[in-house]
Amino acid sequence: MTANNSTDQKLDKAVRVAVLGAAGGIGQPLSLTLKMNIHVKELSLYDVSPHVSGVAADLSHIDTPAKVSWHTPDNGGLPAALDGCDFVLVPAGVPRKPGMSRDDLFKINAGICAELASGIAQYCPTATVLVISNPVNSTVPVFAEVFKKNGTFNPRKLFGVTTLDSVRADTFIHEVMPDLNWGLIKVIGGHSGDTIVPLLSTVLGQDIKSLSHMQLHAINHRVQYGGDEIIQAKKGLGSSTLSMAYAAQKFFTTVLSSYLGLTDKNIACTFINTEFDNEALDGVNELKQIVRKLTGRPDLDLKYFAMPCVFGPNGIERVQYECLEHLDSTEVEMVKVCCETLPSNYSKGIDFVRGK
Ligand SMILES: NC(=O)C1=CN([C@@H]2O[C@H](COP(=O)(O)OP(=O)(O)OC[C@H]3O[C@@H](n4cnc5c(N)ncnc54)[C@H](O)[C@@H]3O)[C@@H](O)[C@H]2O)C=CC1
Ligand SMILES: O=C([O-])CC(=O)C(=O)O
Repeated sequence: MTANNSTDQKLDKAVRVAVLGAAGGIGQPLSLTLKMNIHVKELSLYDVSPHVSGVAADLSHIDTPAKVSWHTPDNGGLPAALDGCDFVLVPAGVPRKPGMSRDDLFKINAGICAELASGIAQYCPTATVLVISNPVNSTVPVFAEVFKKNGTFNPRKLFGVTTLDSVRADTFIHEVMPDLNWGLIKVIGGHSGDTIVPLLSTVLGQDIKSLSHMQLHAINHRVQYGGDEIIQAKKGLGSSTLSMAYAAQKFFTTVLSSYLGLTDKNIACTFINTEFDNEALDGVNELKQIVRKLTGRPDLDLKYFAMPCVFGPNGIERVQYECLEHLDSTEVEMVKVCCETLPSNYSKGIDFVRGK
């Protein structure tokens, strides 16, 4: 691969990335996108499945700088996979089959996530961690609690990947409004059914009135339940993998370019821990106050929430709470419904690690 001077400079800034669950439906195409990223100098693929060696061999023939390695519990294990990693992407765990909820995955995936989180805390404690494994509303708290136990938790660097919801919102709105700019729709709350809250009004403004109530409801519903559409179409052979890999690389690129200082003021929605005050995460106090006001629940304990965030070299720089200041009445209702379910989802992850 040839590189001009400015590319050379950027290549000086390159990272080591691990994918945990790299042999899976998401892991494989996601690893492909990472191998294609010139800012990835080392790509470490980990899976409990021995097929990961073949995935690594296949990717290693691609003519990009990233050096690919593979690891299983019998080949170096988590210590070798995670050593020196700047980023860890986690699509490990079981996917849904028709008729299952994301919550049904918790029993198996919580244990997998706890084990992987413990490895990260030990072998790359300062890494930025992107959690894809479902149910995101509960697995992100599993990671956070394990990191807290190990004294390595940093709320600026732990993200639940909810980008697929924004990608879907953008795609579905364009089916009825093809002239809109792309990539602007924010989706907040959580990543499961009616905890998913698309904020269409913030982008559409007055144009929202050109959509009927039924059209708006249909788009919101399709974003909330888009995952089921894929599961049905795949007829028992898994859930979204290709669109998820696309979404994860999109989010990773935003976080990475901020981390490397290649571009500034990068914004993306992600599921974050909101327990700590503004000193840990700027804008988080305002977020909690506004949600409490919107839901009419002054005592609402909001420990996790997906929000648009501004990223910088150290992870999240600021939570964009302002997006909550001008919601329309449909969106306020959706936030209320979200906040009825979300606390039990995140508490499940917290309790799992605390052994309740
Ligand atoms: N955040 C989101 O928007 C989305 C999340 N997902 C979730 O991502 C997860 C993965 O989905 P797929 O790739 O389709 O599943 P998959 O079954 O195709 O792949 C999962 C991989 O994880 C590996 N694995 C299992 N236990 C492991 C462990 N302890 N350590 C390392 N690897 C382990 C498996 O061997 C397998 O290769 C599921 O939980 C799914 O629900 C899926 C789509 C969207
Ligand atoms: O629906 C699922 O289980 C996978 C997922 O999270 C999505 O496609 O949004």
